[in-house]
Amino acid sequence: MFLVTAEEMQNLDKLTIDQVGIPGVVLMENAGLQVVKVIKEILGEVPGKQVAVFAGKGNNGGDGFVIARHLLNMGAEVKVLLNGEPADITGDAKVNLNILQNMGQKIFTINNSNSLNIVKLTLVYTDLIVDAVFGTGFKGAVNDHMGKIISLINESGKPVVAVDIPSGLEANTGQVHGPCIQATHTVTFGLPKLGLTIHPGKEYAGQLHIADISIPPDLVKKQNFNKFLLTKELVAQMLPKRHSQGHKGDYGRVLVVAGSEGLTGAAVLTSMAVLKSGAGLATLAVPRSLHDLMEIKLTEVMTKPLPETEKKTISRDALEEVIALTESADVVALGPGISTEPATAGFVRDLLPELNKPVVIDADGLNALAGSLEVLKKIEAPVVITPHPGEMARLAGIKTEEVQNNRIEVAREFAANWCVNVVLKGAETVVAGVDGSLFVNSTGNPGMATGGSGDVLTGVIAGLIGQGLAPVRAAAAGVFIHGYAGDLGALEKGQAGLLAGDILNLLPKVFRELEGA
Ligand SMILES: NC(=O)C1=CN([C@@H]2O[C@H](COP(=O)(O)OP(=O)(O)OC[C@H]3O[C@@H](n4cnc5c(N)ncnc54)[C@H](O)[C@@H]3O)[C@@H](O)[C@H]2O)[C@@H](O)CC1
Ligand SMILES: [K+]
Repeated sequence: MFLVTAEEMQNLDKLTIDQVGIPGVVLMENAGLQVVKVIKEILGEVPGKQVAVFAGKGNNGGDGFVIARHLLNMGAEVKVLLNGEPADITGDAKVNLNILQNMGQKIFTINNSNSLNIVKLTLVYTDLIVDAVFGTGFKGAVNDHMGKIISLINESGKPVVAVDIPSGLEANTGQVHGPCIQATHTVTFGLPKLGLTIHPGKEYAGQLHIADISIPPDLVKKQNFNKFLLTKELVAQMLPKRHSQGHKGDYGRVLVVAGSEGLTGAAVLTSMAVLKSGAGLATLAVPRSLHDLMEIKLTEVMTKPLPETEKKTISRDALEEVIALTESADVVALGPGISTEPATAGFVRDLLPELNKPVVIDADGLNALAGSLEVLKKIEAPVVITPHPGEMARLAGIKTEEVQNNRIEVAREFAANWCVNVVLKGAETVVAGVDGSLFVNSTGNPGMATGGSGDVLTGVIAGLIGQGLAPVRAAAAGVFIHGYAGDLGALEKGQAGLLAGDILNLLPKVFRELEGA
C-alpha cells in the first residue's frame, strides 16, 4: 500500500481534477459520503442522533459540510461549528456551505473565546463528533483557542471521527506540535498519509479507514510513489518463488559472523533465522572457544572457528579467514553478540572495507562504527544496518529522543548521507532505502522488546538477501515477517512471555501464510 505526503496527495487530487476531469466538488462529495458510511456503522441508527461537525476554513471543512448535509438528510440532529466566518470560505467548500445554508442550516462560528460555552454545551449532548477542522493543508501548531476546543473534544469521551487526518497532526511526519484531536476513527481519502502510520500520529488516528474517492488506480500507478505501508499482500509479492528444479545453492549461502563468550545465543538465533527464512546454507563463524559448543547446539548450520581474544571474542587476526569465508558467501550478517571488546570492534572496521558481498550490520557491529562512520563509505557492496533508536542516536550523534520524535526523517537522512539501507527498529519500524524508498511496518508488538529479538531479525534479512531479494526489499520484508511472527507469538504466549526463540520458531508459519497470500 502506497503512503503519501500531503503534497503528493494534493497533486494527485489536482491531476484527478485537471487530467481525468472529475470536478473537485465531486471528489469532496465522495469524500464526505465515505465518512458518512463509517459514521453509520458507529451510530447504528442515524435518525434522532446528535452529531457535532467541527469544520475549518479549507477543503477539510468542505468535507465536513457534505457530511453534515447527508446526516441531516438521514434524520440526524446536526450542529455545524465553524472555526472561522462563513465569508472566509471559498471554492468547493463554499459550494457545500451554500447548500447547507440554503437548506436552512444554522452555522455556529467558534473562532472567538465567547464560543467555548457553545462548544461545551454541544459536547454534553452530542452522540458523535466529526473533526473537519484541518486536513492535509495543516502545518505547525493550532492556536490557543483551537487548542482549548480540541482539549474539550478529547475530554468529552464521545466517538470522534477525523476527516482525512486528525486536526493538529502533521500529515508528513506524524508529529504534533501542540494539542491534537484524539480520534476514535480516521477516514483518510485516496491513500494513507505517511503521518497516520507512524508514532505518534498512528495513536491519534485511532482506527484507520482508507476510503476510495474515485481517484483512478492507473493514475496512482503512474506517480512512482516510493513510500509503502508494509502489508501481507505487498510482502507476499516480494518473496522469492521456489522453483521445482531448485537446489540449496540456489537459495543463498549466508555467512553469519557472531557471538562471544556469554553471547552465544545471539549467534544461534541469527543463524537459525537465516535458515528458517528459506536460505539454502548458513555458515556461522564464532570465536574458537565457542566453536565446539556451537557444533553440538546447531545441527543444520555449518560452523567455523575464528582466532579469538583473551576474552573469547573475535580477534583482529580473524580478518583473513573471514574474508576467505565471504568469497563463497552471497551475503554476510555481522555483529550479533560479538561484544564491544575494542579488538573485536577493530576487526569490524578492518573487515567492512574489504567486503564485496552485501552485509547486514547489527548490534555490536554497529557500535563498532559509532565515531567511525567513514568506514561505511568505504564499503562497496550494499549495506543494511538495523539500529534500535539508541544505536541510531549513537551513530547519528543525536539524542534518542530526537530519533524517536523524527523517525522517518532521521532514517531517510542517514540512508542518504551514508549510502546504507537503514532499518530503524522500534514501534512501527521504518526502513529507509539508499534509493530514497521508505517502508513503514504494520506488524509487531511491545512483547518483542526482548533479548535476542533483533538477532532473529538480522537473520531473516540476511536469509532473504541470500535468496536474491534486493537488500532494501529484504529489509522491508524481513521486518514485516519478524513482526508478524511476534504477533502470532503474542497471541499464543502473551506479550510478557514472548521470547526471541518463540519468534524464531514461528517464522515458518509466517512464511507458509505468505506463500498462500
Ligand atoms: N480537491 C481536493 O483537493 C480534495 C480535498 N479534500 C480535502 O481537503 C483537505 C485539504 O484541504 P486544504 O488544502 O484546503 O487544507 P485544510 O482544509 O487542511 O486546511 C488548510 C487551512 O488551514 C490553514 N492552516 C494551516 N496550518 C494552520 C495552523 N497551524 N493554524 C491555523 N491554520 C492553519 C491554512 O492556511 C488553510 O486555510 C484534505 O485533507 C481533504 O480533507 C477532499 O475533499 C478530497 C478532494
Ligand atoms: K481533520
